[in-house]
Amino acid sequence: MTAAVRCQGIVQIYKARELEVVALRDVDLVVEEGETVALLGPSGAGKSTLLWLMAGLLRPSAGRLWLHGTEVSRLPQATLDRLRAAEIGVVLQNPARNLIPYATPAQNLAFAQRRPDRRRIGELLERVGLAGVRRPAGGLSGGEQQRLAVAVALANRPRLLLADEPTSQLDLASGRAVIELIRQTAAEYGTTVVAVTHDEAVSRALGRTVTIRDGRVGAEGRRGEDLVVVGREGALQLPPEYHHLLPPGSRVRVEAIEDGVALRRVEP
Ligand SMILES: Nc1ncnc2c1ncn2[C@@H]1O[C@H](COP(=O)(O)OP(=O)(O)OP(=O)(O)O)[C@@H](O)[C@H]1O
Repeated sequence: MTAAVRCQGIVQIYKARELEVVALRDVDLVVEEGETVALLGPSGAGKSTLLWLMAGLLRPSAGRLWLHGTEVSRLPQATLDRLRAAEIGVVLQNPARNLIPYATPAQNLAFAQRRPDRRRIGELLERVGLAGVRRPAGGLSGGEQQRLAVAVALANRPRLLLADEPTSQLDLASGRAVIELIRQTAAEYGTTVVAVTHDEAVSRALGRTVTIRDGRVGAEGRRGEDLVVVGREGALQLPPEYHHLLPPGSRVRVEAIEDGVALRRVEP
C-alpha cells in the first residue's frame, strides 16, 4: 500500500536576516493511509514546520517528501496547489487564516467545496455548532472560527487532513465535538489525519503519537506506550523524565544486553 505521507531525511532551514534556524534535521516518518497521528513535542520543536511541509506550503531545504506516492518536494507550485485543493484539508494555527472573513460560515464551506454538496455543508455546520449562524466569519469568536476552520478543511472529504492545534481555543465541550468530528470523518471516509496538538484528548483520540524534539522524531507511541526512536547514525533522544539521570554532557558507557543496550553514567 502507498503511504499517505513519506518523509525521508527532511531538513528545514529558515533564513532570518544573517541567522539560519534549523527547524528540522533529518526527519524520517511514514504515515500510512487511514492512520490518525498526533504530532507532539515542546514549543519550537518543529511540529508546525513539518505540517506546513506536508501541506506543500513550504519546500524542504533538503530531503524528500511523498504524498500518496507523488514526490511533492519536486512538483511545480501550480501542480502542488492543485493537489492540495483536491486531496488535502488544512487547518492552520491562526483559524482566521483559513477563512474568508466577509463570507458566512455556509459560504465559507461552499467556497471550499469542489463539487457543491449542500447536505454536507448542513451536516458539518451542525456538527461544529454553527448551524443557523449567518454572521460573516470575520465577526465570529476565536473558538467559532476554529470550529469553522475544521469544518472548511473537511468540506471536500479530503484524503489527508493536516491540522495545527485544532482545539487550542475551544472549551471542553466544543473541543470534544471537534475531536469527534475528525475521528468520525477518519473512520467513515478513511481520511488520514496528522494533527499538531498539546491536547491530551486529541492525542488519545488519534491513537498514534509522534513526538518531535529538537527537529527530529524523538519518540513514537501507540496505544499509550511511548517508544524512543533510534535516528540516523544511532541518534537517541532521552525523554525528559530521564534527563536528571543523564544530564547534558554526561559520559555514558554503552553496554550490550540481550535485546538492546544499557546506558550507564560514568563519573568523570
Ligand atoms: N518563518 C520563520 N522564520 C524563522 N524561523 C522560524 C520560522 N518559523 C519557525 N521558525 C523557527 O523554527 C523552529 C521550529 O518552529 P515551529 O513553529 O515549527 O515549532 P513548533 O514545534 O510548531 O512550536 P509551537 O508548539 O510553539 O508552535 C523554531 O525555532 C522557530 O522559532
